[in-house]
Amino acid sequence: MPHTSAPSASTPRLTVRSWFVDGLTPDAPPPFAGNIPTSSLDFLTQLPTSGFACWVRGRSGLVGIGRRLRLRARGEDRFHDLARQWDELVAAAEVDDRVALMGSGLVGFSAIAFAADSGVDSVIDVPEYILGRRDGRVWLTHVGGDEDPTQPAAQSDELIAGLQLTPTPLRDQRIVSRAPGHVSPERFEEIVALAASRLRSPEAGERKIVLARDEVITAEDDIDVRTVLGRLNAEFPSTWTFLVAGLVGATPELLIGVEDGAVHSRVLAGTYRVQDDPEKEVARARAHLGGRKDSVEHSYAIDSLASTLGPVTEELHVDPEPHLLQLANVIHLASDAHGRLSTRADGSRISPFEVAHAVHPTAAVGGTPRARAMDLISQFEEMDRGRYAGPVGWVDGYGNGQFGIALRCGQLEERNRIRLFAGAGIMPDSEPESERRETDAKFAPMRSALGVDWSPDTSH
Ligand SMILES: C=C(O[C@@H]1C=C(C(=O)O)C=C[C@H]1O)C(=O)O
Repeated sequence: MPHTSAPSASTPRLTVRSWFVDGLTPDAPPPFAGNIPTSSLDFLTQLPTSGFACWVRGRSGLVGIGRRLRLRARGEDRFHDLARQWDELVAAAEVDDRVALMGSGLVGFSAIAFAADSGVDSVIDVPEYILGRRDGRVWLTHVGGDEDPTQPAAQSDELIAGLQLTPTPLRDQRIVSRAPGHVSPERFEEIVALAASRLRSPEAGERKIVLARDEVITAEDDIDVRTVLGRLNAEFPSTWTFLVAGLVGATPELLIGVEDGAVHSRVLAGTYRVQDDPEKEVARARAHLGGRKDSVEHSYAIDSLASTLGPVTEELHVDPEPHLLQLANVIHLASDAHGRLSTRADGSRISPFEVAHAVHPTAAVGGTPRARAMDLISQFEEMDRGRYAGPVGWVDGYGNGQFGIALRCGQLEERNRIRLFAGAGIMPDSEPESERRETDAKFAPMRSALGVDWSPDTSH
């Protein structure tokens, strides 16, 4: 559906300025005085302990500081509603972008609920400041509100000074409890058994469904998300580390990236649990993932991606064979897809929200066929997934954006409490205990980044 970009009377007129900060003079305010923090840890210590957003992979990405505004949507139309509100905001903004890279100018961080009937808002957060880093260049964006007409004239140094970054050491929280959430491990095994037997029944119309469970980690005092992000970034360098509206994690799966008209996606399905050392277990993982269950499961994910990306892309190319994606805790079957964003007959561009909407939920987090799997999830899973397994990422004002699938993550519910989520693809021959162990392996990154003292059960 094409979006009109005419701003409504209530749309704020943001004043946006982006400029490179990697060549600043020594008299610029810290931390930009000629030496940008060079390590991610160095930079994390500059951030406030809360009130920021992040989308970082390795040394590149975007960090938002403060919040200028939040756009919200719910229900079936949440993707369209967010896209419309975003387009209006972009159309009304006054932008002075001296950087002109993907992710410069106006940027919003977004996290979208998995299910249309979720009681949780889908959001776009627009920060006051955005720090970007890409291809070795570093830039800063300031987003001023329409209440402050003096902003356009402000000097870069004044804007930077307004950031008021005061380094505080990263803290470690003391974890006091790890408790089952709405779906306990025992209940998870029961619903996996029920789902698998349903998939085996001759009249079943579904071939695969993804079921998840949750657990609640409570700390003695505030959780320092900077520490969590720093550990995830260091331990899982190939993942996208994110923090949007309290949803924090490190996903290995890119739902869609739209960059300069190019669309790409990384789909995962099929999981081997690492017992000790992923390097030494590659051959075993290859043998395990070459089995029928995982290769069929993977082919469902590819088919669903190709058929849903098809209508919004041209020249779509999907890897002919999956490759192994090796992480510290699991090894996945992975396939990459590339294409070009289609152009509409009326010349308007397709927004990253629409591309995300087209492919969400993939068979990797929903199932096959999609609509029936979603019905079964709401029937079997006794919880609201919230933003877990939904799209999480960023968009800019030029039609670029990246959305990962929010996996290996948790939602902060209180300053000292976080709900973690993990799921697994259920096939007719799934074994409940093995699927439960797979979810434990998928909880592991967040548990260890939070400092939960817990040794995983590594037996297969
Ligand atoms: C559902 C999750 O992971 C998904 C399910 C996978 C599987 O079943 O093999 C693999 C990767 C993800 O697409 C999760 O991490 O919570």
